[in-house]
Amino acid sequence: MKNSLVKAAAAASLLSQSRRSAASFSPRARRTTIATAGRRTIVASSSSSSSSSSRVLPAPPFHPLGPPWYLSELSVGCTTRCRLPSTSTAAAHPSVVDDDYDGATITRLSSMPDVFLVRDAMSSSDVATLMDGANRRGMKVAGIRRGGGGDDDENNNVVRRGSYLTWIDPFDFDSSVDDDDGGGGPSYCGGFAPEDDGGGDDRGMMTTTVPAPLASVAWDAMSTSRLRFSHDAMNDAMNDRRDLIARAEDVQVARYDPGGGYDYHHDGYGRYLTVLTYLNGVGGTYFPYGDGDGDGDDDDENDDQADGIDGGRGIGGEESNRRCASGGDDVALLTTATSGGFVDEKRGILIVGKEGSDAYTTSTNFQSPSSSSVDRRDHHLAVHPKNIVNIRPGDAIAFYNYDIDGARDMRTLHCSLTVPEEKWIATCWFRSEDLTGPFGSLKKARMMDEWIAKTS
Ligand SMILES: O=C(O)CCC(=O)C(=O)O
Ligand SMILES: [Fe+2]
Repeated sequence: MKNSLVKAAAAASLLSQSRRSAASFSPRARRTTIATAGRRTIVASSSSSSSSSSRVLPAPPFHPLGPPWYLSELSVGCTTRCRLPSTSTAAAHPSVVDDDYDGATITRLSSMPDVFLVRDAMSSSDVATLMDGANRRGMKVAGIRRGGGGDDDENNNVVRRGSYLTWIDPFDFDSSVDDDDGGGGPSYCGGFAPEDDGGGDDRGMMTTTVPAPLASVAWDAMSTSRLRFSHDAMNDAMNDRRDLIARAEDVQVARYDPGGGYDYHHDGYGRYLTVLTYLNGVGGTYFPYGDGDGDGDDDDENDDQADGIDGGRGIGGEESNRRCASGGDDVALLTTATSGGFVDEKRGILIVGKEGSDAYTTSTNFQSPSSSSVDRRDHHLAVHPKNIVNIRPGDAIAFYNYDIDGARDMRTLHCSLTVPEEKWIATCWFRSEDLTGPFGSLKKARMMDEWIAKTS
């Protein structure tokens, strides 16, 4: 675990560097370099041949709730990667140096909505720790209901089934899982444990609750935004420890039994960014509006620039978007959008793991009674093979749920198809006070206040 803590800290540190300096994200295997020149974006691409082509794309408008610049300007199918800490960072924080850690890579899967694949987001040790922590904590049945339907009848508006979950809260010291090594302190999810962690009062406080590469996505998203967070003071307090993320909800660990699933939904609740990690390598997440044309592999000829960037398709028009964004029914939008919302022959993005895509050719999407009127819920059956994204344990997807006006972007609708085998995921949501009011849970807010008062 120690090693993964070091890795997590290293990556967190380097990613906070990336926030400060464009140079900290390096071009990678695809050798795509992006630079901004005035209001235009120049994308230079070079492949195996020595020649390179350059072309100019219009700069996307600044989206305070969207991806950071280095991701927003990444074309579908293109990949960037996290870099190791700069020498000065390493010198300042010798404990974060880990020669083995090569960071995560981030590939754009879809442009409208913004969906990314984060490869190797979590080390296998982080994954094991999370699953073990969740098991020891105990998982409860997840029974989310649409429309607050009455009794516990399984058929009453349940949109999630065969699913169990728990939340990992680094601020909840009482329910900390003891480390076998006697180190004390919670160490979930690659959290950064203080070197001198002897179980003192501050153990676990202000720890990173998400593995560093995931944190980086969120961190950069936050750093480029104009969002206000509920705790400006906390921001100040965090200034000296930029490698720590504390603006996320607790991490949710969920397990699906074989046959479990989760109906179409928008993550809502002001969760402008979702980072979902596949812990045991079973996928099944489907985005019916995902417009990608790549499969996440760097070497795919057809993953080349710009397809999907300016597809120009609508999702049922401004009006329906507004209506649903202001509390309408997700499924109603899905129905509306199907009339013109799909890119021909693409039909969304399907995430598949070790279970293989065949597992979903006979599987139907979970169908809750409230959405049975949707006649195209088996769209995943028509997903273009190029839009089937293969994940491995520890890979994550990150998607941005709100549009530029702060309305829910219904194109991020997604579901977990009925899974053929046990599936484990960990999800971290990032919220904006502008969307929700005070950030995170009241309990966390209170504890942050206390921590700030104690340390300032
Ligand atoms: O299990 C999945 O693939 C999706 C989970 C999800 O959408 C959620 O927890 O909000
Ligand atoms: Fe979701």
